Order: sequence, then structure tokens, then C-alpha cells
Amino acid sequence: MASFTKGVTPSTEKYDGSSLRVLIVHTRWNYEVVEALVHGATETMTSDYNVKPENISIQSVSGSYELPFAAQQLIAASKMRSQSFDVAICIGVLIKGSTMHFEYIAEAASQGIMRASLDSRVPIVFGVLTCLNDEQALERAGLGDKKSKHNHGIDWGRCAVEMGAKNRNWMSGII
Ligand SMILES: Nc1c(NC[C@H](O)[C@H](O)[C@H](O)CO)[nH]c(=O)[nH]c1=O
Ligand SMILES: CC(=O)[C@@H](O)COP(=O)(O)O
Repeated sequence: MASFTKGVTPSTEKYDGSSLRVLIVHTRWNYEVVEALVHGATETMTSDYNVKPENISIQSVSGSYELPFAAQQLIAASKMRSQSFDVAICIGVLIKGSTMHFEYIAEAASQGIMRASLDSRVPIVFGVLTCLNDEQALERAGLGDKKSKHNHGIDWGRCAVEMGAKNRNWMSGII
């Protein structure tokens, strides 16, 4: 059977994040996993794209359901202060339990994050893992024993810099 490289192919363009202002909103549900994902995203942005640590605002909320509201409010507040965020990342970890809770929160969070992004015209990276068990969550945060483990926060950091830089260009008429 033919195989292919899974995941996102790195962009051929090099982005400079040195003037980007980034908002990270993360949950405190499943915090050990969330913490690793936040670290992966921030480390990637600062080390690989020169995003200044002081230009990354990190805010927390309780669970993934709270992410869209917090992101929307914080983006609006940053605009009022004329210190607009160029991009945001919402980070959370949903793990399927025994009721329908997971499905409702996953749907609300994903739809809400998309709506907050389109309405605010600020790109918001979807950094919410929707896992069927603990092992899936650990693997996707670069934790645990699996050989295939990979910290998705790294991809979200790259995506954030790319979208922040591209949106700045697009808003200046540079296509
Ligand atoms: N079960 C998980 C939740 N649930 C909490 C909700 O997100 C929310 O905080 C509560 O319903 C109050 O509005 N959140 C996660 O992020 N991950 C979960 O696995
Ligand atoms: C927070 C709840 O509503 C909780 O009862 C959800 O349970 P589960 O995660 O087992 O579906």
C-alpha cells in the first residue's frame, strides 16, 4: 500500500515573529497535558520565530467550554487598548468520559472558537485535543511512552506565527 507523510508539511516561507503579539488562552482541565502543549507552542514561537516572550500573553480558564468567550473578550479588550493581538491560540484537552459531555463541549468549543475568530477577524488556532482516552492525550502532547508521541503545541506555534504574519500582510494589501 502506498504511504505518505502524515501531518503538516512545513511552509517554505520563513516568518519573522519578532513584532507579533500573541494571545494564548489555555484550560486548567487536564492541566499536565495542557501545560506541555502550552510549552511546545511558546518554545517554538520564541526559539524558531523570534517571537518576544513579553509579546505572548498567557491566560487561563477552567475548561474548553470557556475558551471561545475568553478569546473573544481578550481580543476585543486588546483592540480597545490599541495593542491588538495578531493571533491567538486556544489550548485545551477534552477526554471522553461516560456521558455525552465530551461531545457537547467539543462541538461548542470548536464552533465557538471558529466564530470568535471570524467575528474578530483575528486568526485563532484550534489547539483543542479531542481524545478518546488518556493515552491519546499524552501521545499528542509529547508525553508518555509511545514512540509516535509528538507535541502538537509545536505545530500550533508554527501555525500561529504563519497566520499572524500572513494576516498582517493581507490586511496591508500584500497578497
Ligand atoms: N470534561 C472536560 C471539560 N469539562 C468542563 C467544561 O469545559 C466546562 O469548564 C464546564 O462545563 C463549565 O462550563 N473541559 C475540558 O477542557 N476537558 C474535559 O475533558
Ligand atoms: C462535568 C460533567 O457533567 C460530568 O458528569 C461528565 O461526565 P463524563 O466526563 O464521564 O462524560
